[in-house]
Amino acid sequence: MSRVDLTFVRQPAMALAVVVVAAVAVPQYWLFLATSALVSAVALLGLGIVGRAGMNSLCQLSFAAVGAWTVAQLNVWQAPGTLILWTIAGGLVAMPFGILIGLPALRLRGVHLAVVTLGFAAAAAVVVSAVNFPGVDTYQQVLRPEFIATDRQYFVYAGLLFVVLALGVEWVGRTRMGAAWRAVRFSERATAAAGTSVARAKLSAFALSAFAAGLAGGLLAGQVGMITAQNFGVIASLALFVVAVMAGSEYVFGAMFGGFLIMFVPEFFRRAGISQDWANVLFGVGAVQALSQGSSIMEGLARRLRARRPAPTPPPREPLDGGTPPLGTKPLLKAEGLTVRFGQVAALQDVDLTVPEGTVMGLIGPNGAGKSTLTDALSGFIRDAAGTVALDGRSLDGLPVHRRAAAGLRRTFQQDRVPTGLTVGAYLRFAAHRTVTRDELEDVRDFLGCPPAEAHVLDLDVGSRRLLEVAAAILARPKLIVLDEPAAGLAHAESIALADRLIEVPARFGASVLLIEHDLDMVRRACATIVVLDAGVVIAAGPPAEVLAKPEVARAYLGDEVALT
Ligand SMILES: Nc1ncnc2c1ncn2[C@@H]1O[C@H](COP(=O)(O)OP(=O)(O)OP(=O)(O)O)[C@@H](O)[C@H]1O
Repeated sequence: MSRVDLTFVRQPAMALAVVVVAAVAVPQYWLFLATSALVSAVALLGLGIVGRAGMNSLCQLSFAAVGAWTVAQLNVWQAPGTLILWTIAGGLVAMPFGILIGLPALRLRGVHLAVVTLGFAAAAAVVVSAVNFPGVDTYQQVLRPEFIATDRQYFVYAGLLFVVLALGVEWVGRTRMGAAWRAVRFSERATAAAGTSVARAKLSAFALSAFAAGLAGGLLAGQVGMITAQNFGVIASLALFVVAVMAGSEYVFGAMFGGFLIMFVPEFFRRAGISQDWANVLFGVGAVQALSQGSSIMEGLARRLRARRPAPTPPPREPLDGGTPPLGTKPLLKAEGLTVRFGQVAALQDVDLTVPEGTVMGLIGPNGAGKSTLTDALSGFIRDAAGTVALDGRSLDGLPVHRRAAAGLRRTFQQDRVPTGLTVGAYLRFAAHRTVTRDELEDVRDFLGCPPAEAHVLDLDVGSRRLLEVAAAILARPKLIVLDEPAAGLAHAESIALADRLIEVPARFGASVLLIEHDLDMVRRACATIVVLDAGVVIAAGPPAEVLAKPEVARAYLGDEVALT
């Protein structure tokens, strides 16, 4: 029987406990500040979503202003649904703004994206201070329903809203969309190669982040009754970002702790007779410290907890007699006239390649021969490659990477591209890009000797990560898998064991394999036929023993450390 994974409930449940205790224990005097802390925590939770996807947003309070504006307008109209529905509407109205600001993120990264979001924050601040919020001119307070009329009741309401949002964020974090955010942060190329649209992953993160900010704005409108532009200034947005970096708002407790810091540290300074502005200086120092250590406060704590966990020992991967490499039948992949130039370098020159169905075919060649370029051209990473590529009779020309993956062409990478923020099971499910049963997952995991599904990718050795990438490609059930040096990081015996398993892939999983490798023992073991590239040109093709005996192949390798004996 499959077990339901409820680990996503853990942090929101603990947050609920904190809210319940605080609702009873916080004295009346501190309730207003405590509610403000929860409002900031809601906005921080949203920042954590774009943070999960590796992006920076400095305009979170601009989205909050949209939410607050919506609530104020619905209040003026006395729209049905009371403050609670108005707040949700505020979140929804903020979402398209999030997508709009997310659009530059499709091309920009790091500091460039930060500058764009800062520009938006500045522009939004000018707009909201030039035009009054609805109801301000007529002194119309945002009305709260009776059951959340008192400060304590409103605190509980804000706390519950935070917990429900946290539950939603944690749940989405466990879905394919959440895995896509982590994957995009780690490698956009690998995310696309796993069949996931990088654009959709980024835009969904921005949209949900803006939704959370919109909720925070609506919550604030209900708390203070009458909102002004000062609530949404650029400096306040910057402070929120800085605290998110310091506390770690990707974690529910990081968001909660951040909200507490934003509200209570300035208050502490005020009581000590020091300017509250010093709080921002303190936050800045904290963020610099977090960036230089490479982890926020919550990430540091999580690392310490992880360090107590024993690292999973990779299962033994013994060579087994996988039989003879299968010879293919009809053509599956057909590439014709592939040509790629990098300036003066002709990386591929008029390359024709046919991979038959039901086979494991090798692609070898000395360093710089053009093997990775060919993989990139086939999988769609080089959009301006000349020539044509067809898979199973269907043209892939002009299709972006994720569409080629969906059409049945999967690839792996020379460098480790398995996102560290996931468990083995979560990664396999994400990269499979289809619904897989637990049995299917266990079958493929076992077949390749990958660590258990509960193990964290972060705890794995390089060899296990390479195998995990191969397992994910198999689990996707593509027509063709292009493996770019899958044995890099594996011991020789493990490479041979992998070769034994690859031989079984066509019959067992219905996928042909194009194996790019420098380990010629592995190639001889796994492949029925091989193709040799040299200086971007195919110089030989046929059965391994025959091809490797050719003098022109030996010449291509001369000077290279790979021996052909
Ligand atoms: N982005 C790039 N810009 C300029 N030149 C490039 C680029 N990528 C590859 N090249 C050049 O194209 C040629 C083919 O490189 P490629 O990486 O495809 O070879 P390879 O056979 O995969 O080598 P290796 O076995 O070392 O991975 C090389 O001369 C390389 O220097």
